[in-house]
This record gives sequence, structure tokens and C-alpha cells, in this order.
Amino acid sequence: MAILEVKNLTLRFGGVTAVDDLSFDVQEHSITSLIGPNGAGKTSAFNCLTGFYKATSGEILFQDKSVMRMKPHAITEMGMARTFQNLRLFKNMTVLENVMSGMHCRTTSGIGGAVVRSPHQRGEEKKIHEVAEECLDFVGILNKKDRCARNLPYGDQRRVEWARALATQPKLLLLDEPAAGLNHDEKQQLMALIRRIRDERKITIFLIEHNMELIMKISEKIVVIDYGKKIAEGTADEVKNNPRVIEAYLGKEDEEAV
Ligand SMILES: Nc1ncnc2c1ncn2[C@@H]1O[C@H](COP(=O)(O)OP(=O)(O)OP(=O)(O)O)[C@@H](O)[C@H]1O
Repeated sequence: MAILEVKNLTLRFGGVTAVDDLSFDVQEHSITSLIGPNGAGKTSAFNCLTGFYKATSGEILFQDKSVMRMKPHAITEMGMARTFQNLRLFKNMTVLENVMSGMHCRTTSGIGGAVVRSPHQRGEEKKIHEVAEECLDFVGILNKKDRCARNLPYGDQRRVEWARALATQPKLLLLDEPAAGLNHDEKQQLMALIRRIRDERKITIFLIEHNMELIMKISEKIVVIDYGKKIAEGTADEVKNNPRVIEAYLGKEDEEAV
């Protein structure tokens, strides 16, 4: 069953068609990737899915409901979370506070509850605290929960962002270049973590990524785009032997060999 369906999605910036009549789906509990050469339209498509860009036309269905006109926070509330290519942590907050900050979409206390701390609000705070700690434990940095986020090494800061996304209790997790800036060991750990998120938490994974080793190893389905259009779709083996894909990547083999 598809958890996400993208139908004829098009995004234009003035004269530039960044996403061009793109259609694909993401099956529930799968690991699916979107790849393509630089400027192919991956980030633009990603931003349409998560409500950061308004698509020019087409349809995006998440769990059979249209998210085309929805704002990012409303899409998160529905169960679609994302991480960013450039980290967006609150650098002066602790690790735990950063994770808890992402969870307001799962609370019911209004402004009144924040002023007069009702038993209901105290209960919610306790729950938020527990879930945040459990997510930090899952990504392996619970022992750093009281550290200031800006003092952590880059790899750990990425884990904070992952924990924050997981704490929103998503059904679908979108990862924007998760391997960027990671060393070899960290990339291996990242692959294991992506698999654990899917297998243990039953969360569907959709990612865009330049690191072909990672993409080819973990993806069950790969969608390839070039100039905003889909040029191939299939398993790693199918995609890497596809002449259109090879052609799209020609000349870039040194950095992005398929
Ligand atoms: N805000 C914008 N305004 C105008 N044009 C844009 C904007 N964002 C992207 N584009 C253009 O849309 C096209 C697709 O860009 P996009 O960043 O989505 O590609 P990408 O596949 O994510 O590239 P990369 O792999 O380099 O991150 C490019 O031609 C780009 O110049």
C-alpha cells in the first residue's frame, strides 16, 4: 500500500521548471530514494512534499489525503517528519530541549495551560520528557542530553535532529541528504540507524542523497530524475544499469559514480 503518492507534480520558478510532471509513490514500510544529478530538482520536489514550497500543479497524497495546500506544521501533525540538509538546531539549547521543542505538534495544552499549569499539562510535560529521552536513547546520545547542542561534534548534532524528527512520532520520515558531512564510520552507522528506524519503529523512509554507496545499499526502490523529470525507477540493480541514468550521470562519475 502506498503511504505517499505523487501525481504529475510540477513546480516552476518563473521560467525554470524545477519539477516537471513527476509521478511516483512510496510504499508503506519501504526505504525509497530520490536521486539525480546536481540541479535535477530533488530538493524542490522534497520541499513540495513537506509544504515548504507550493507546487504549481499536480497532487500529493499522504495516507490518501491531499497535502498540496497544507503548511509544513500541519503536514508534520499528520505524521510526515523531515530532517534538513543544513542542520536547524537551537544551538543554545540543550540536546533534550531541542528534541522536546519538536513535540508541540503532539500536545493538546493551549496557552491557558501554559499559564496555569494544570495537572493535564504537567502530565503532558512528563510524557514529552519520556518520549524525548527514549528517542535520544534510540539514536545513541541519551548520555549527552544535558549538553548544549552547539558543543556536540557534527555527527552527534545530526543525531539530535534525527531524535527530534522521531519524537514527532511520524509515519513517514523524509531525510534530506543525511550522509552529507559524515565520515566513513558515521555513514555505516547511519545506514544501520535508517534500517532500525524502519524495522523497529515501522516508519517508512524516503530520502534524497548524493552518496551512491549508501543509496544503492539501503534503497528498495530508487526514483531517478533529471531536469525535473523522472527518467528511471526501480531497484538499485535496475537503475544503475539503465542507459538513461548512466547518460544523466556521465561526466560526473568521479564524484557520483552510479
Ligand atoms: N528558489 C528558487 N528560485 C529559482 N530557481 C530555483 C530555486 N530553487 C531551485 N531552483 C532551480 O530549480 C532547479 C532544481 O534545483 P534543486 O535545488 O531542486 O535541484 P537538486 O536536485 O536538489 O540539486 P542539488 O543536488 O545540487 O542539491 C535548478 O535549476 C535550480 O537552479
